[in-house]
Amino acid sequence: MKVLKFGGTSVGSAKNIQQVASILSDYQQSGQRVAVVVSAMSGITNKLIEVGNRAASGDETYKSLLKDIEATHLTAIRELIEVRRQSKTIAFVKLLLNDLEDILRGIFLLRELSLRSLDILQSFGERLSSFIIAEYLSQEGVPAAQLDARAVVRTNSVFGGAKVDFVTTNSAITKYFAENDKMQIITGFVASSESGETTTLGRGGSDYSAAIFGAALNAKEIEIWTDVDGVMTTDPRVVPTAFSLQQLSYEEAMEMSHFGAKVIYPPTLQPAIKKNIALRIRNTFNPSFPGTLVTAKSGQEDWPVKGISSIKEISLITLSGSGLIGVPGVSSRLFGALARGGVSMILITQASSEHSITFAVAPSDAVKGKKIIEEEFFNEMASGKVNPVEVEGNLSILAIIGENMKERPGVAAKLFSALGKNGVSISAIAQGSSELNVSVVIEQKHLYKSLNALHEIFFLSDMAELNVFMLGLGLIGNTLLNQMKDQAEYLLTERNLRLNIVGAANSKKMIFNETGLDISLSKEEILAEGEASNAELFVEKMIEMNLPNSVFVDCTPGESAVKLYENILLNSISITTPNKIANSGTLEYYLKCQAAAKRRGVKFLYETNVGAGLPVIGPLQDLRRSGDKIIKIEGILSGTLSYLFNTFAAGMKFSELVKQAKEMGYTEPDPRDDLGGVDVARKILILAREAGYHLEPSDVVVEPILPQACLDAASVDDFFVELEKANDLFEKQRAEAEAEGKALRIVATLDEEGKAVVSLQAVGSTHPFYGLVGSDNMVVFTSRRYFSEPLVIRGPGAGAEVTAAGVFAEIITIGNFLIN
Ligand SMILES: NC(=O)c1ccc[n+]([C@@H]2O[C@H](COP(=O)([O-])OP(=O)(O)OC[C@H]3O[C@@H](n4cnc5c(N)ncnc54)[C@H](O)[C@@H]3O)[C@@H](O)[C@H]2O)c1
Ligand SMILES: N[C@@H](CCO)C(=O)O
Ligand code: NA
Repeated sequence: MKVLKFGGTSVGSAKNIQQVASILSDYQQSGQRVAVVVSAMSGITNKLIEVGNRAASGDETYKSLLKDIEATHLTAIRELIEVRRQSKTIAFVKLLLNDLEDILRGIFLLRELSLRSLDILQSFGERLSSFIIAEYLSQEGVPAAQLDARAVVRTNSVFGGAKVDFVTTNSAITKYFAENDKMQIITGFVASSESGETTTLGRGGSDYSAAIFGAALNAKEIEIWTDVDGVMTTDPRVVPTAFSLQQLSYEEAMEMSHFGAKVIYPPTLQPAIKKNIALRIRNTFNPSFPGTLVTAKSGQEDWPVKGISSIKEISLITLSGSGLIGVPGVSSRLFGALARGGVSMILITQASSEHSITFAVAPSDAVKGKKIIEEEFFNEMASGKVNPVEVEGNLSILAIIGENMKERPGVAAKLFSALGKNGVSISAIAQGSSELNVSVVIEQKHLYKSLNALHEIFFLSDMAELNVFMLGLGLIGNTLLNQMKDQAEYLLTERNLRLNIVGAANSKKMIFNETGLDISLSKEEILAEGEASNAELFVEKMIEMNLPNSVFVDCTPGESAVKLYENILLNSISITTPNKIANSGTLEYYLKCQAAAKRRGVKFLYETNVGAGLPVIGPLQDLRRSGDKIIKIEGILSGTLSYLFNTFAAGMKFSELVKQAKEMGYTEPDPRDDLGGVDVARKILILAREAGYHLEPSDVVVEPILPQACLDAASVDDFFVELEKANDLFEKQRAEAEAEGKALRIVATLDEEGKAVVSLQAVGSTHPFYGLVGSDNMVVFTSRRYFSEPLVIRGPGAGAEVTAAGVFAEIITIGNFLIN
């Protein structure tokens, strides 16, 4: 024997009842005996309470509400029952409804609605639904009969939540089922007292009925049929990747339901749990889903965490002071007073110093709770032994639940590290020694992000998702986008990493999509539906979205986004950028960004600031971290200048070469940044800072390379006009160097005194800089360890592909950091 229970939604309309009937018909055909407990049609119980309240307050509109209740049932009958059988069914229902009307008239005349009358009123919901379902089943060839549970379930006379007399009830049920072999469609929730009065079983009543029948009948299993696919790992409305659990234990189910997973309410299932009867949560609207099995065992041993639950709104109350230390009875007084005042505590923590006790309550209890404590500890507060009560609001509780975390190290560490990396600070922690649940209190605004991050860490270990915000879709940004497009499939299948571009913008338009933009489109198509953009708006929106595992990628030139880095980092969003401005602006801002990243434990990466994709900054940081001391840095740090002077030969026009370099993607958006030495100055400044020298931009000496007129030109086009006039000058310098067997190079140096200089030098044929080709950069580190033979890094130091690839690599680095 199995007991099946169908909730209100499952029997909420003719169509749904047909669905239920088809499930029951399958059972009948399989020859398996089932007893079926049903709820009232959805919404009916509330309407019955409302109609009673209206009648009791003398509100005549109770009559129209009654008509409404009647119509719901009659409509269902007309849709379900064949015309020739309708009159019998309707006649029965009309009789019931007439009774209901009489009772309501009584309530209306007496202006009184007792708990006893309320129980009678409510019983009509299940009495009507069970009758209609039984009739429909019989018509469809499934021999079925209504069982009004008042005939067998005996309770005391506490109306509104009566206590079951199990001895009488169990024998009545077994007797009844021994004598009736049709499929019984049982009214959930209702029962009767010894004197035959109608009673109800309180909250979760139909589940309770199912448990009572299941226990009495020694059922093999109780199936709770609802409208979702069983118990899920977490709330699917908050975490779209939530999925259904195969199995969990009674205790786990209890913990989950306590924290708001509303599928079952285990306290009502106690009679069945006591007898170790398996529960299975199934979906009426998806019968092929095999259900979530709930038994004494947790199952799925390799899952330390089975679910993540939360309570969205709570307040924390803290009682503290020296008067609490080592004084027995303080907590008893505290909890006693709160209990007397009807304030329920959701979570409690006390550190072993005993200096403070913190507990969580529903926000609606916060003010009351504070007042109760102030009264209870009035004397201690007056004498200063106890501090004023602290109340904090806008908080949430989040809990990981699972029996298998018992004695398994590292589970809590995972919880805390995931929250930490996402910039979520924890206000309070509680874990019972049963190790079934670790609860943390966090700011409410981080709940969404936290649930998603934790779900990923605990349930999608083979799949991680990185949320990428891309500002700037010019040469570098667009190249990066294309690289990500090409690589997306590989990352997903081979590295289990999904790159979600959740925001993208250029200087005109920006667009956001929490589930990820379609990057198979061109950037124009991606931005087509976008709104007006600027860096501030973009960052504001990004922070507001507060997504887990977020990365900000700044591929803009200039300062507008750079100003926002500190705030971005302080909001726990990691950054990778080829933009050099933040690190080569004021020392104060450079240090601020470094500090913000450190403080929040997020990444601020900018390897492409020097040498584009070449590893320069990383190795330099490694040298310093491992205790080496940098003595000297020499470098060809401009891809553009390298290209120009490597290619410049007799008969060429210098200005034409600059145009080529621009076309090849080597130059800055304004090539004067390269030719004027500004770009190289920025790079040597960044290297100097990474080497430990606190330099300001003005400390870098740049020997002039370009004539003043070029620098003064109003636009990039005007600049090229001026540059043409300087062609002869460059040719003269080149020819002079060539005559001496030398080549021109713009060299940046940092010496041991921390002096940084950028200058045009003619280097001889034995010098390492002499033989460079193309856009090659070369950086030479002389350090204590690399002393007689310096460390040399050489390779293409500019260009869209190599730069974008460097940024891409950093995105993956950040992903690995966040997700593991
Ligand atoms: N070219 C290289 O080899 C190289 C190497 C290393 C670093 N970089 C750096 O890469 C960055 C990007 O260079 P690029 O050549 O792609 O520039 P670009 O001019 O081609 O593109 C810049 C993009 O940023 C957008 N933008 C500018 N200001 C914006 C704002 N305030 N808000 C939103 N979007 C804005 C523009 O619309 C455009 O989409 C620069 O900081 C540059 O120094 C380039
Ligand atoms: N414009 C830069 C790009 C690389 O930072 C260069 O030419 O080196
Ligand atoms: Na680099």
